[in-house]
Amino acid sequence: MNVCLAPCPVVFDLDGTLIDSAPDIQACVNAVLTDIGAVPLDLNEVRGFVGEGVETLWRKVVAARRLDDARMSDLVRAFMALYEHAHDRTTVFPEVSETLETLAGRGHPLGICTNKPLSVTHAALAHAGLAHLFDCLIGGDSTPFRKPHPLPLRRALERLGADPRRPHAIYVGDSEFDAACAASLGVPFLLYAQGYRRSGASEMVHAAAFDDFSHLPALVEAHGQREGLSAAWS
Ligand SMILES: O=C(O)COP(=O)(O)O
Ligand SMILES: [Mg+2]
Repeated sequence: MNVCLAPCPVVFDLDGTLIDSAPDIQACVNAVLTDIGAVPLDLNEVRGFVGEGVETLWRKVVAARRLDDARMSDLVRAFMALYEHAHDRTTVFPEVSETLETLAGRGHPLGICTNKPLSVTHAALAHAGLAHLFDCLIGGDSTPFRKPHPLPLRRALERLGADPRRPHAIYVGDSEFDAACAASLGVPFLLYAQGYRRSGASEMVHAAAFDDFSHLPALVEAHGQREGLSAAWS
């Protein structure tokens, strides 16, 4: 085992991991759907559609409401105009702020790797009062690929100073897309089990799962010591 000398970078997913943003996403989607006379989505439908970025969210909405595919780009444009300003229904999950402060105080470089567009990510973190805690933000439009492709997480880790040949780091997220991109980089994945995942935890590769953010610092110390190696880094 490779014992680390410096606190390892810890990268976080955003929606369903640090913030419960589904109510705001639902409100924006439903404003657009109502405008065109379509039936609104309930909150569980929205939770099930979040995690692969805005385009995929809308592909799923269009399929669920049997809308014409040709309307996609107009619908996405109308949604984005609302999404950047939609914060009032979003909450930070319990103990998130305190836990991030603890990790930062211990010297862990912190980053975000989300499929949410970068401009919306900036706005959401600022509104949640969390922006100052992160050294690096990677959004769904920051690289040519979105999760589960490993490139966004790889970029975040590089920016936080992880050694590409030896990615000594942790990724914390809520979805199968997060688990998959961590696995392809050989980075231990810590699963927040109260988020928006569709699969059972047992179907996802993870080093540990947790329900309470106050347990995270101990998990980071336990799993951040491990060395991961993967072809994706070579
Ligand atoms: O799907 C999105 O837009 C964002 O989801 P994520 O923060 O869980 O990556
Ligand atoms: Mg998520």
